Amino acid sequence: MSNEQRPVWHKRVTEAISADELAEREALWVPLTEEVRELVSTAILSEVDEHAVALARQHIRAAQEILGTKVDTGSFGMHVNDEGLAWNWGNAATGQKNAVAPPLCQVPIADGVRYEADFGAGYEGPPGCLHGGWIALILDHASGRAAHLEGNGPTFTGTLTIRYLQPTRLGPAVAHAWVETRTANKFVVRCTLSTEDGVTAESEGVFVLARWARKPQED
Ligand SMILES: CCCCCCCC/C=C\CCCCCCCC(=O)SCCNC(=O)CCNC(=O)[C@H](O)C(C)(C)COP(=O)(O)OP(=O)(O)OC[C@H]1O[C@@H](n2cnc3c(N)ncnc32)[C@H](O)[C@@H]1OP(=O)(O)O
Repeated sequence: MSNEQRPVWHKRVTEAISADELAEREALWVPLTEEVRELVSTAILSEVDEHAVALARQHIRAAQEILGTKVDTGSFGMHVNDEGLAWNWGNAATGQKNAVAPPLCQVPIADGVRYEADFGAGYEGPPGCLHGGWIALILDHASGRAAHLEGNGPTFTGTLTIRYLQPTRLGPAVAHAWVETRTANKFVVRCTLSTEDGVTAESEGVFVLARWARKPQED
């Protein structure tokens, strides 16, 4: 239980669904997300003629109509079941249903959090390199995840300071985040982003377990 009411913007949907059914649902939607992500990349790089573009648009509109016959409104939010499972598949960094999210893959490690990804054409900023905004998102998310795991609750980015050390070439990259110091509700987290060129960006962030999400004894 938290000290205060959840804020009004905190969309929470309770569903009667078992863990097995949820896994089946995930297996249904993740391939669609991957295909939409691939579509974005292919559209950027495609050099087909005007007839092919027109035909592709017809197919995309048809898919849009099919998916649009039954939709929720607003955002995906946080879905929960009564077994304590929670899934936020719309999340802009790692959402299973969000093709805008980069293809981050979390790899278990002993010291903090590690994400791996292969960044393609859809993430370009400087020609051939990863956009600085995406770099910020990755550092932010990996750091927030490290704080979340250690603090066992939703931590918000209070302050994030990034040093862009050298251009991050598109292709494989690894983020590593770890909690450096903590108090009951505040975590100082460091994170690096590396490619085959070495560390390309590093950050230090303060992540805060929001007042409304704290357990009463932690206040
Ligand atoms: C929501 C639930 C979601 C559930 C998710 C579950 C699944 C998880 C899955 C995967 C992990 C997710 C990983 C996500 C990673 C991405 C995170 C983001 O991008 S978050 C979006 C951007 N950030 C905001 O929008 C914050 C907006 N600001 C606020 O909401 C508040 O200002 C907040 C929470 C930051 C602080 O408010 P207060 O009222 O709770 O904090 P007070 O009690 O005043 O302070 C506590 C301590 O923190 C320091 N503090 C407060 N604000 C600070 C700040 N901005 N910077 C540095 N320190 C700050 C204070 O000085 C105090 O420190 P002293 O304990 O005295 O040492």
